Amino acid sequence: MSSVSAYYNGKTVLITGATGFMGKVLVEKLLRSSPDVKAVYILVRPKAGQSMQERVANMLKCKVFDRVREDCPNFHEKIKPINAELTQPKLAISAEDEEELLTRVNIVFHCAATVRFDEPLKHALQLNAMGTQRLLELAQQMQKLEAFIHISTAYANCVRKCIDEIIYPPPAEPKKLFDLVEWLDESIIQDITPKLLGDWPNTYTYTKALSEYLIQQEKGNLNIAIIRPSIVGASWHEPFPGWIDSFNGTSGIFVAAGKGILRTVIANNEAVADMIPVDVVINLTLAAGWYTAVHRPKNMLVYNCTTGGINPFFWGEMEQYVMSTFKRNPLEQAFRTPNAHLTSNYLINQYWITVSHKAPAILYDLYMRLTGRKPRMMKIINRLHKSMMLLQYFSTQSWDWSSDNMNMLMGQLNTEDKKLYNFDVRQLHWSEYIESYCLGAKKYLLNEDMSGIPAAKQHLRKLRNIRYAFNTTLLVIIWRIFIARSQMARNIWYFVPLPGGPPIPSNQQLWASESESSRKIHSLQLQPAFIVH
Ligand SMILES: CCCCCCCCCCCCCCCC(=O)SCCNC(=O)CCNC(=O)[C@H](O)C(C)(C)COP(=O)(O)OP(=O)(O)OC[C@H]1O[C@@H](n2cnc3c(N)ncnc32)[C@H](O)[C@@H]1OP(=O)(O)O
Ligand SMILES: NC(=O)C1=CN([C@@H]2O[C@H](COP(=O)(O)OP(=O)(O)OC[C@H]3O[C@@H](n4cnc5c(N)ncnc54)[C@H](OP(=O)(O)O)[C@@H]3O)[C@@H](O)[C@H]2O)C=CC1
Repeated sequence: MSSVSAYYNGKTVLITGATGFMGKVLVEKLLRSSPDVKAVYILVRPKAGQSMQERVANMLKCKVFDRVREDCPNFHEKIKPINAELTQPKLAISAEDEEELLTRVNIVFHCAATVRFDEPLKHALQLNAMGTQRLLELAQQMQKLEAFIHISTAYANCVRKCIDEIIYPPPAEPKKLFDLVEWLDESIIQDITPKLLGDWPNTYTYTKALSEYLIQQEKGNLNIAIIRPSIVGASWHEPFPGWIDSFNGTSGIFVAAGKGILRTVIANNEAVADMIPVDVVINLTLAAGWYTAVHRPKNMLVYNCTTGGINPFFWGEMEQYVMSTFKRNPLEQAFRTPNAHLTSNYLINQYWITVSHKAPAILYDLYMRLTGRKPRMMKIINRLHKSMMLLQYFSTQSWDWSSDNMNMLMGQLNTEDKKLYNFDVRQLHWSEYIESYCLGAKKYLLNEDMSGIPAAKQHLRKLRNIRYAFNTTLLVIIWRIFIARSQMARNIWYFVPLPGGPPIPSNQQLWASESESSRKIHSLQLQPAFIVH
């Protein structure tokens, strides 16, 4: 008998960030593995002209719920949306809704956050740190609360190389910062942000570090656990292999490489690519919720949810697997044939950016203009460069995370739970996983049908022929310019034993080529066979 799924049956759960990538997988797994869960409250804000109800209705249509829809057709009845905005005082929850939450909720999963690396500090603080503090205040008043699970990131303490499952001192005193951003002008905050961040690479990891510390300071008597996933990738098995609906982390990079737009990436081939499938994170999160509520550990447990120390995988291997998958299963309407390479050399990267990113984009945009269409490739390339700049901090270094608590938790699960909530990443076969991830990106992120693969392959053949024709023409043009100006080039050409090319000259001929008259004769002889006049 599964203890974890039995625990959630009959319980009332509150989830923040349920409309996000990980939140949806959490809601799905919870409803599918514990069909008798009493209610799942989700905090949702209205967004982009859609009301909270419309957003939830759209969310439930999402493919990720297909499996639970089949198993429990009425699963949506368990979901209770609550209008909320985490950056507002009291989370902007109505008094009536608040009362309902305070009297019913048994477990809180806090997933909501801004994960943007370039988020202005004020907003990142308001959401990731102050939002967490407000949710904690609400949780303190919940009468039946058994556990509060906070999703952090393995990179919250990325200024350290070895990261244990403990809370480290924060980069700054959170409350002082809150005061500061409250009265300082937005533009001044922007100006002093680099100083405040110090060694932290972005506002995301900085505010996540602050929120971990805040939780430790203000947890009171609450039973809390913190989950720290590394780079969350597509699902390994559940609800479908390769399920993904976010361009964040590595997914956008895979797509850009598969489309042939991204050709060069700053990364260290030998650095650990610490990726973790989303279903593994969610299984660990649910198991940690159960353990925290039932076993009530004396100290707050932090779970580093990473793969590097257990089943390491490297950026160099990732490049190979991604490229090999997209060559065998191309994306539709690729810009060029997929051919991305990693380099840790800044100058080499700049060279390839110029030759393989910017030059083709300029030519393509010129072609679009000439054919009366809107140029767009340079815009895409600039956006890609911006995101690569922000990601390279993570692709050029390795970190060591201890995973004792993850191992301890695995040891606490019974045999059935070990299967139902599998987070044993030793079983992860990276080449298979990356293939399924890339195919998942094709299917679920880009909505491409697998039946379109023959046409996509045909398109790649067309691109290859265009490339051959373009390269040949370019060679001929360069050669003509060179030949016309350089005696040395003509002499070198003389030694190229091309079939049907000029005969290898004798020494006499070479000496003779010094004279003006023979130079003319040679330049006629030297025309490569393939130049069409
Ligand atoms: C061969 C391969 C080897 C791989 C070799 C190394 C890879 C090396 C990876 C390291 C990975 C570390 C990961 C750290 C570990 C965490 O903690 S992971 C979670 C952390 N968060 C993130 O990854 C978020 C990073 N993203 C951002 O900060 C912002 O999206 C960016 C990159 C600054 C771009 O901002 P922006 O230009 O304002 O664009 P934004 O509005 O965000 O997006 C516009 C559109 O482009 C899409 N998009 C966003 N990003 C991308 C993207 N990268 N590509 C394509 N589309 C994208 C969006 O979905 C959006 O679509 P719509 O909604 O408009 O339909
Ligand atoms: N993805 C990754 O690789 C990693 C993620 N994590 C952590 O996991 C958690 C989930 O990440 P992920 O699912 O990828 O992120 P997403 O960006 O996909 O989802 C973020 C969620 O937070 C909600 N949210 C954002 N702002 C507010 C707000 N002001 N009020 C209420 N809700 C809000 C979003 O709602 P809305 O739909 O309204 O925008 C969305 O549901 C985060 O805490 C993140 O730090 C940790 C490590 C890696």
